Amino acid sequence: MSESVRKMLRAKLVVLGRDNCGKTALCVRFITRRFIGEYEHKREVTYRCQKIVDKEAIELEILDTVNKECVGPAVSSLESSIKWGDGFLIMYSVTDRSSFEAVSRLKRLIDHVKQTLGIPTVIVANKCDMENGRVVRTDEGQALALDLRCSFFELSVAEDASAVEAAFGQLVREVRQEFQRHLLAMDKRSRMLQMRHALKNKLTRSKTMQW
Ligand SMILES: Nc1nc2c(ncn2[C@@H]2O[C@H](COP(=O)(O)OP(=O)(O)OP(=O)(O)O)[C@@H](O)[C@H]2O)c(=O)[nH]1
Repeated sequence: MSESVRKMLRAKLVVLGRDNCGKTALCVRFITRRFIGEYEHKREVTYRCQKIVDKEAIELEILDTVNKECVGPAVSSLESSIKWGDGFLIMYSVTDRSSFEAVSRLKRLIDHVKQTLGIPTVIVANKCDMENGRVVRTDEGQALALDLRCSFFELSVAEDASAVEAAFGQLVREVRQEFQRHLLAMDKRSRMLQMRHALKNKLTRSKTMQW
C-alpha cells in the first residue's frame, strides 16, 4: 500500500465529562480560537473542522456530549458515543471534585466498550484560572492520568487557546499512532495468512507427488 493511502485523513473525537466543566467552551475555543462565556447547550453537537497537526492535515469530527452518568438509562447512549469515537478527551473542572471523580468511571467505560486498553485518551483539567475556587490539586490530576495511562493537560479554556490546541494536538497524535499500530497488525495478519496458504499448497503438492 502506498504511503498516502496509509495516512489517517480523518478522525472522530469525543469530549466527555460532567456538566459545566467546560466541554462546549473547549470545542468552540479549538475550532474558532474564541472563548464564548455562555452556551445554551443541552444536547449533543458534532462539530466538523480541518486542522493541521504536526504539519499534516486532518479532518476532525468532534462530538461534544452532554453530561451522562456511567450507570442508569443514559449509559447506552453514552456507550454508542464511545463506540463511534477514535479518541477521547475526558474533562473535569479543578473547581468541582465530582467532575474529577467522574474521570475514572468514564475511562473504565471507554475500556469496557472498546474491549481493549490503550485507547487514545487525554485528560484535561479545566478552569485553572479560578485559583480561589480550586478543590482539585494539579498533582492529583497528574497522578490520576499516570494511573489511567493517559496524557494530562491542566489549562484554562478561558485564558489559553494554545493550551487547548496542544491538548487536541496530543489526542490527534495518539489517534494516528493507534491507526498505524492497527495497520501493522493487519499487515502481519495478512502475511501470516499468505504464509499459511503457501505452506498448505506446498504440503498438498508433496502429498500428490508421493502418490
Ligand atoms: N473561569 C472559567 N470559566 C470557564 C472556563 N471554561 C468554561 N468556563 C465556564 O464554565 C461554564 C460551563 O461551560 P460549558 O462549556 O457550557 O460547559 P459544558 O461542560 O459544556 O456544560 P454542559 O453543557 O452542561 O455539559 C460556562 O459559564 C463557561 O463560561 C475556564 O477555563 N475558566
